[in-house]
Amino acid sequence: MRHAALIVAAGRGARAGGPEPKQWRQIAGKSVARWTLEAFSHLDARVLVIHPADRVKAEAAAEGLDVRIVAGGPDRAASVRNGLEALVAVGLDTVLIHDVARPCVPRAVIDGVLSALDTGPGAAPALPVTDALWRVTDGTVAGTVNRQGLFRAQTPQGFHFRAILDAHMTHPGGAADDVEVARHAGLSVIVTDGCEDNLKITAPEDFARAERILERVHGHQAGERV
Ligand SMILES: Nc1ccn([C@@H]2O[C@H](COP(=O)(O)OP(=O)(O)OP(=O)(O)O)[C@@H](O)[C@H]2O)c(=O)n1
Ligand SMILES: C[C@](O)(CO)[C@H](O)COP(=O)(O)O
Repeated sequence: MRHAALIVAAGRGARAGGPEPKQWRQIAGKSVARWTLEAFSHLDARVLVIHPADRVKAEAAAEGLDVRIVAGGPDRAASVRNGLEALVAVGLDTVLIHDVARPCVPRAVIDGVLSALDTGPGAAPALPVTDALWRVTDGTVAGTVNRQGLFRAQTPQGFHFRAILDAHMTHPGGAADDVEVARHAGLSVIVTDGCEDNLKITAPEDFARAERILERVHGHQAGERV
């Protein structure tokens, strides 16, 4: 079986702020994108989907790794589609679609998705909602939402390659994630174990949390050149 990672990295990181998009920020001695690419270095192929303005930074992040770099689109789904089209010639069985903004993804989460793809066309990690859920209007609780059966989706979201390619080609666009695209095409998606370490760097405070996780797991001191 041939597996590839499709890393979506064409966003601008507006919510994270800072002088550059979050995926190029250095944490624990490497860029966010470098950590993410290295998490998938054991797969057969990798594609990094970037904003065209970021090519120099992307090439630096991919240095020494076998990574295809392609231009993204106006939203996440369009970027995924561009990445899938770039992988058609590779001859893949599966593809794992992952946010570059999740650099702490544990190997066990990746392996769980790969294993589940032996039994179905789609698999994705998630964590059950464990807090009460409110609907809020103007800063006031306007209602409560039953959390039963609700999960917090993570990535990588994995699929049989041809199935997700066809699903994206027939989807109208704008999906929040690839499970939404897959289900629109009638594909079943197995839920695998997520991990609290697999956070998506979204807000400014997420960088420090991600750095602590990376230092704990990889043993680097912050800022150490590696
Ligand atoms: N046109 C886009 C928009 C987003 N993404 C990617 O989709 C992932 C999840 O999106 P998000 O966390 O929202 O990243 P940004 O869009 O960069 O963040 P923001 O919404 O704060 O600008 C990120 O890895 C981001 O790079 C992408 O590849 N192409
Ligand atoms: C794909 C995702 O990470 C699953 O939780 C999430 O939908 C990305 O959301 P964002 O607003 O594009 O960061």
